[in-house]
Amino acid sequence: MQPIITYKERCRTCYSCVRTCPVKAIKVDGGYAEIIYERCIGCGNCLNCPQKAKVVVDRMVKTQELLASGDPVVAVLGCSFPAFFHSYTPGQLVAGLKSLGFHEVHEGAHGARMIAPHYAAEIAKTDHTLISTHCPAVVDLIERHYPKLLPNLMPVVSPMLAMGRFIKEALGPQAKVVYLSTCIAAKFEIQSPEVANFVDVVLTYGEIELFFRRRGISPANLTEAAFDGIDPEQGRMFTLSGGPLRALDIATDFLDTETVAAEGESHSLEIVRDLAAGRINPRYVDLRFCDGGCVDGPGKNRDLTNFYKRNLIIRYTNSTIPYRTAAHYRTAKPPAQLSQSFQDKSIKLPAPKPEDVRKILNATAKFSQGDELNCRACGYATCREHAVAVFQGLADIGMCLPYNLRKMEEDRGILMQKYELMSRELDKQLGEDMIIGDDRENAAVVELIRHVGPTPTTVLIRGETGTGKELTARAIHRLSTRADKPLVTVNCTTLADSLLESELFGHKKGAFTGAIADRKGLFEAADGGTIFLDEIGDITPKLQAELLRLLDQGEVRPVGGTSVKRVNVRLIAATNKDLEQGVRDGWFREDLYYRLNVFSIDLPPLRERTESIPILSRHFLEKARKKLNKRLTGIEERAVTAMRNYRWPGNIREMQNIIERAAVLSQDGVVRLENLPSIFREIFDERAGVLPGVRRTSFKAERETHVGRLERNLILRYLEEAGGNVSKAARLADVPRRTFYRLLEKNGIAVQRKLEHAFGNEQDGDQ
Ligand SMILES: Nc1ncnc2c1ncn2[C@@H]1O[C@H](COP(=O)(O)OP(=O)(O)OP(=O)(O)O)[C@@H](O)[C@H]1O
Repeated sequence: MQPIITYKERCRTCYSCVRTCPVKAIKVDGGYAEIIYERCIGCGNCLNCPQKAKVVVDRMVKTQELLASGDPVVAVLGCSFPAFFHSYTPGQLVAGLKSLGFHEVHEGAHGARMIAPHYAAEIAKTDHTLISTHCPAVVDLIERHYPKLLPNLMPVVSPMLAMGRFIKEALGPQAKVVYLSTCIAAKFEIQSPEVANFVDVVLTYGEIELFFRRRGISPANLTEAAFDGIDPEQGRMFTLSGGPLRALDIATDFLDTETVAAEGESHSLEIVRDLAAGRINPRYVDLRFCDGGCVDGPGKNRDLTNFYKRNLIIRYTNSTIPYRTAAHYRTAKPPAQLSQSFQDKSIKLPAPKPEDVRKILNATAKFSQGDELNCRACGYATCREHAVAVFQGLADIGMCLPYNLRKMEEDRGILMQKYELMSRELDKQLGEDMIIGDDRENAAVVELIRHVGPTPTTVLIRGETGTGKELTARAIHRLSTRADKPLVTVNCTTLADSLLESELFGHKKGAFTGAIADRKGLFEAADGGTIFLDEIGDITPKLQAELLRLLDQGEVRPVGGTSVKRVNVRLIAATNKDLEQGVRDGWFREDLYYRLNVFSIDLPPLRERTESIPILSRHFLEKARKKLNKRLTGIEERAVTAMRNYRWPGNIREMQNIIERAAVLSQDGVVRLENLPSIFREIFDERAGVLPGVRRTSFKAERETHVGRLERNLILRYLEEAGGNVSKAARLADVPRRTFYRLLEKNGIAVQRKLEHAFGNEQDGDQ
């Protein structure tokens, strides 16, 4: 198993690992970010995952198995250990490790002492740059990403491997070596068989602490024990900045350009790039990939600063450290074989051509330099880097946040439109599209529909909200010669202006950010049939001009396009706005007004056709019966009387909703006065002359009743004058819209529009 794994279910694709991985060894695929081990250098940056989706695989079980095997198991403490285990003495740490079952405890710094002469010899005999190989992340960086520098790697093993060889040569191959360190890259290093033969397990200091806790061992309470290996002396400096040079006996001074010693990701990468480019040419380069060197590796102690850790190590090197070097080491020589060769492990990723990158950028709506925000939300420094990664199979197009946000907004508009169409379709199915009414006005409207239906004439339907404008449009289409062709309905207020234009006329690829392909508009979709533009009074002047062109020439021009397309569409428009006033005030084009107002049908408000209330109420009860699947037998006469005396600001839609609500409340299958909102009861009582009873109460109560009624009638009058539009009514009444809504609520007046069902709901959709 690899030393770092990803818990897929925890990965929330925040791309923090993509952002921090210095060698782009993270691949985003199938909704989670995984490590590409062939590219990984084991630096452990991805372990800073905010969701803890990347974790180090626990090697404690393996260690426990070794300890239980009966073979001698030796713990080797990496040079940085004093900066981690600082709350007890080194001797107590040794005692703790022995309590866990380790046979011997060594300092890994002795490994640095052992390789020092080999470093010196190589530098003396080589005339090209040599790069240190004690940091496994640096070795991996060169083997996997800069193979050109392979001849420059110091052909000497790491201190860890030197220790492994030394211990196994002294104790025999049955001995096991467990190396303790802050280094995650070392866990990767022992995956190569060459190293695995000599170091069996690498544990982080954190894992050892956990081990102590699980076994109930508290080293601070133990009596000190002595180290078993060989005192490394100067080797202890190895972990500090500049320390390796001293530990490896390499003489240098600050102004020396022959020797370069650096630590940290950015310095290491810069130096390696400079070397690969031939910009610098020192004799020896000492690199450690982690900031602060080995004291600050991924398994570091997070509570302490680097300076403090440095002090701890210097204090440690200057202290007396208990040693009782075991007999078998006193005469032991460093292993004869401390050389190592390195391999080219790089994998070539395909290089995209400029047109490949452009294509990918276009797919995320980036058509010009200005569209490339380089926001880094995807984890890549630039949009181009992301596009290259997409080409190489490392990244997903869906990682681009600004593109996703725009797309979501666009999808939301389209979904709203679809939702509206579906809900109309449902209405149609339940109501069978019948125009109900036995009043004179209704008969006149039906007559007009019969006449205009079969012609190609443009029709303008006018009427307050909920009076049946869309129902009328459908009836006209049904009677036309186009009945077998589509009727496309567009609610001009649902979509944002820019979207509406592209919805209606279509757009060309690249016309605006988000236009990733050519798209047909609704006029083209309605070709041969009818388009119904509801709320035509709400469209912008620009759209009015386009519409006028279309009506005059029968051609649509997609947004961003230069050529036009001929379409054969019949237009039906509807509005509850006063277009004549619009022409006078300048917000509606006069020429368009005349093009639309060829044949106008005015739908009367329900309060002017109260004779139809009984038949309409029976019709809506039947609809409710089908929809609710409930036994409903009729409507009580008292309820019908009250409804005939109500003002119906929301017109027929309001009535339909009120009856459906009453049908839900009905307990015996009959819709009764009590099932209607309370206002109907008041209206009924008033008509039935119940007021004398009220008069028998106090003056205050009677006054409230009268004032209340007066207030209610006033509100209804304003609403009526405003054609059911609440904002307009509030303006007429000269009260803030919010106050007007409160008054509506207080007086139980329901103003309802499409998609709103709850009686007394204070929305009316107009803003
Ligand atoms: N004469 C009628 N007979 C039967 N049902 C009707 C009648 N008039 C309207 N309706 C019903 O009332 C509801 C509202 O009608 P419609 O959507 O056509 O009104 P509208 O005037 O287009 O409303 P808006 O101005 O809010 O868009 C629909 O369910 C419709 O079926």
